[in-house]
Parts: sequence; C-alpha cells; structure tokens
Amino acid sequence: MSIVLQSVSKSFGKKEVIKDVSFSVGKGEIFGLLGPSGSGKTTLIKMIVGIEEASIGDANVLGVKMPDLKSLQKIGFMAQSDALYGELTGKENIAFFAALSGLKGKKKKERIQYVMDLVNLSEHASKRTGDYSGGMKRRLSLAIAMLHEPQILVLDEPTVGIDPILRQSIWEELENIRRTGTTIIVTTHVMDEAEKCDRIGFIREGVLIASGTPEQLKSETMSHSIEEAFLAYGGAKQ
Ligand SMILES: Nc1ncnc2c1ncn2[C@@H]1O[C@H](COP(=O)(O)OP(=O)(O)OP(=O)(O)O)[C@@H](O)[C@H]1O
Repeated sequence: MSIVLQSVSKSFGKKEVIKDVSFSVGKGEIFGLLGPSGSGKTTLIKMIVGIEEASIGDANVLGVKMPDLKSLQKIGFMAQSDALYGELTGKENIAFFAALSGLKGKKKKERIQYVMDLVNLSEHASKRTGDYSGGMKRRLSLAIAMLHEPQILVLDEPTVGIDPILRQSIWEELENIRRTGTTIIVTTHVMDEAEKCDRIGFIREGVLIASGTPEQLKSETMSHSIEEAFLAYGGAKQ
C-alpha cells in the first residue's frame, strides 16, 4: 500500500476536525476524497504530505510514518492556491522549482519539457504567469508537483475554478500519470469528478462516512449518482 491512515484524529485546540479516519490507497490508484467545504479534506491530505501531524493515529506513506522530511522527495503536492511567481514566465517558474528539487543539466531540461508537454503548456512557456488564466496556473502547478517524478501525487482541488473542458483535460493528464504507476490522492467537491476515481472516500464533519468504488457506493445505496449516494450515507448537501 502506498498510503495508509490508521485511526487518525486531528484537533486544533479543543476542536477535533478529523475523527478516527482509516483508509489506504494502493500503488497506481486514484483515490478521491469527497466532502463539503470544511469537512476536513485539506487537513487529511496535509497529514499525508506531512504539513500537519496527526494528534492520534498514524499516517504512513510508502511505509514511513509522516511527517518525514526525506519522504518529501517521493511526494508531489499541489496545494489549493497556486504558489507561482507572476513576474516570471511559465518556463522560468518551472526552472526555479526544478532547481529547488535538485534537478540539474540534461535531466532537468528533459523533465521540464516532459511535464510542460503533459499539461499542454509548452506553447505558453514564454508567457508571464501573471498573464495566465486560472486554468493555466492550475496546470502549471500540476506540472511543478510532478517535476521530481514523485511516486505519490497529492492534489488539493486541482480543478477548482476550471471550466469543464479544461477539467476534462486535467483528468486525462491524471490518467496518463497514473499509468506510469504513480499513486494519486485528490480532493474534490465536484461529484462527476469523483466518478473518475478508482475509489472514493466520503468525508463529513471529519468522519469518513463511507469508502469504495463509485459503483459500490452507488449500488449499496441503490443510487443513480454519486451525489445521491453521498446523501444516502448521511452526507450534507453541497
Ligand atoms: N490550522 C487550523 N487551525 C484551526 N482550525 C483549522 C485549521 N485548519 C483547518 N481548520 C478547521 O478544520 C476544519 C476542516 O478544514 P479543512 O480545510 O480540512 O476542510 P476542507 O474539507 O478541505 O474544506 P474546503 O473544501 O473548503 O477546502 C474546518 O472547520 C477548519 O476551520
């Protein structure tokens, strides 16, 4: 298993925002965390990346208990807001992050070209990112998260603010990345995106109320859609 959460709880002060959550994600799997705003999705993935530490329980990534600095090499993280330098071009931004991750010379050049092609940004590489559209910025952030060939890709709402056509293209990119054996965990509150995941976890008020393949979750609740299934498990309206 690439990611294993065992009875993880997280409190901020007296407020427990994650309550006894357990799930695991296998190599090459796309796992979606679905739940309304404030349900705890970001906090869960921050514990997987090691930005937050579980108050109780263990978050393990590739067999190592997080947080663990060395494991960061193996994880690509795309946060909810894009951390780009608006004055720099797409290529300069990506070269900056490539240098930070220790890539050099020919390998660096090759990786930059590869990830820029993967997210369809090569022809915009010389434009200032300050002039990029929201979707282009998200795609550049995705390219940056993938630069160092991470075994695990953690994406917090990668398609928020992106139109349906671009969203489709990002999902096609995720499929391509997964085919290379990369494990992907993604948060969303878009129901039709959840259908594209191999398995989904429904989160409500810090509790994992159900998990399984989209088909399982729908058939167990005799639902026609993921949204219906979410409501049937007791999830709140989006
Ligand atoms: N550093 C923090 N200190 C205190 N409370 C926090 C902190 N981070 C998150 N929370 C609280 O934890 C709860 C879960 O937040 P979280 O950001 O994980 O939700 P989310 O499901 O990712 O929401 P969204 O979809 O809006 O990003 C919220 O009530 C939030 O206010």
